[in-house]
Amino acid sequence: MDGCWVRPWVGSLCHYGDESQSLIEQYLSHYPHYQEPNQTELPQVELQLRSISRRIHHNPYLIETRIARAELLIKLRFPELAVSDAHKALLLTCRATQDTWPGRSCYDLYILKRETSLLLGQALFLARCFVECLDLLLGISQQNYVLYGPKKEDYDTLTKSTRRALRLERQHHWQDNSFREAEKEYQDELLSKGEIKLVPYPWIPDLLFRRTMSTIEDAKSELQRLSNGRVTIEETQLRERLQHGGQLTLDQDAYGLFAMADIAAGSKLFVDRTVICANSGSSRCPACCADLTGNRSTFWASEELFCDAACAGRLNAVCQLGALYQWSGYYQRTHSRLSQPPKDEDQALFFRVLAAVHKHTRDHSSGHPLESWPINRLTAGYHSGATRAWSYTDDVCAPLEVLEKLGGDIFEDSLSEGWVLETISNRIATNARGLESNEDQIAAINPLYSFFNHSCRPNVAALDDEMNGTSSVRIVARKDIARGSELFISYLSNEELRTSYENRKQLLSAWTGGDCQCMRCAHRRERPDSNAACVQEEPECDDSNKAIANDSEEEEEAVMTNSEDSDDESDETSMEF
Ligand SMILES: C[S@@+](CC[C@H](N)C(=O)[O-])C[C@H]1O[C@@H](n2cnc3c(N)ncnc32)[C@H](O)[C@@H]1O
Repeated sequence: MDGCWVRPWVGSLCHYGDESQSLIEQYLSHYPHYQEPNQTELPQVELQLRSISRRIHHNPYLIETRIARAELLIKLRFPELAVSDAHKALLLTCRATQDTWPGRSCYDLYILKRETSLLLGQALFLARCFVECLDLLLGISQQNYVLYGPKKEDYDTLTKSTRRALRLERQHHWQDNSFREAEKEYQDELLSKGEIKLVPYPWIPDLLFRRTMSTIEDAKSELQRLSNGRVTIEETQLRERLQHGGQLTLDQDAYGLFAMADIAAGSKLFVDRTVICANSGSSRCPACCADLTGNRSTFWASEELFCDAACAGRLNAVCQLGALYQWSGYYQRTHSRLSQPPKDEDQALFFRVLAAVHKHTRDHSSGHPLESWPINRLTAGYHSGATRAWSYTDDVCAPLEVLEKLGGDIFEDSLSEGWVLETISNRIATNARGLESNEDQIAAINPLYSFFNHSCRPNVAALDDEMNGTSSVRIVARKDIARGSELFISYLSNEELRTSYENRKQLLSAWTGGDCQCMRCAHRRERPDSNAACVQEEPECDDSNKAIANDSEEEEEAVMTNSEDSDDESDETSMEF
């Protein structure tokens, strides 16, 4: 965070213009030091942030500087990062109280703990984590230290505002029908998550924001080798449209896959191996995602089952993660509700990627975590307006606990910095492949496949390839493809592709944050009237794959038979090599 401020500043606070939003704004107006800086004040605040970050870098265990930075991050409207600093400050006070640090009186620590807890509550309130904020405040009110003293009024105001915001949120969900038919459990889940906007943090240096040329060259040669010189990586043809639609910052890279030769419908182009995966069941190798049920010989390494020693070696750090499922440690003693195994495959995948990055940075001490494999291959994927469900438990406490378990120093290591963890999480969300197998939900990283862009009229299909024992993804041409054309998969299922433009736009918003920039959707935007009955008028897309939920083997046949649809003319222009 102590680098130059390289891109325009945008906070990650979500603005809805709804009632709970005005409640948030009203709350903030009570605190002049949280007043959002205007453009003239911004350079000064930026300087302050850099100077505090440098002090944290020199002494990462100082509670006061963490508090100061959390306050500044609230002012700059990055509540998720303020939560991260306030959480670390609270951990330090708790640990200091237990160890009775030399030179610190108990009274000092008592004051700091009170201040830090309030700050954490405020940041959670801003990130719309109302349930977690109330939990925290209730937990604190059971301890005597908040019942008296100058901050009591602040605690009361925050508690009142949070209760009101939660009530409004509940009402809102009933009104917009998201609660109508939902099970109680789902309602609680919806209410328990906050939300943040995906933004490129302004201090991320270009070197970490864009992928380096050598990373792209490595991916390119791997792809050319796997596809026998038929596929390569170049800047995507969507780039201009993405920039025009405000979905790409000027300095962001955006690549795609291109045909280097004419390709006949039905040809297999390449197979991309899964490198890290996580699944809701327990029958798959964490490295290559091979199905381990049946008679295959397997290999145990530190409580994790791999298909063989090579896979265990490749994902060495993950071996230590077996222990994660036992979740002992600091939080088990203090906050029992945080002592859970990973909730789902997405969270488990995040932990495994963290383990791989942790190992990489430990082994190559010179590099930054965002430069390490496999994160360095994945696009940052920031889209104007895209938001992500976010919680204190899943996005701050759990990953930090994982890193401590792996032997990291969560105060000192750059991997534990809030903005670094958020950036990694964002990259996984944009690039992970999701699939279903025998009712198991699987989330996987396939570093070549993740270069594919989406089209609502895709020209290639991505099929789950279990043939050689691993869960790789096999790329097959759905139609004749001319040399130089960009290759597009579909991030939607066959059924979803057949739905209306509006529905597709909504389904795709998690990736695009706005308009889908494929030709089919661009055409629909240009001629909205001619396409009123767009479901009928849009070309048939019976045989597409689902990028994130993968195709089954049965669909493969459909891909081949439908690949010569008359309306399947290539949807993007081709380029020359
Ligand atoms: C898995 S990545 C695709 C590869 C990426 N272009 C790269 O440079 O690595 C997914 C991201 O690409 C962009 N993208 C892909 N297809 C798109 C489309 N049809 N419309 C808008 N954005 C798209 C979005 O930013 C999305 O989050």
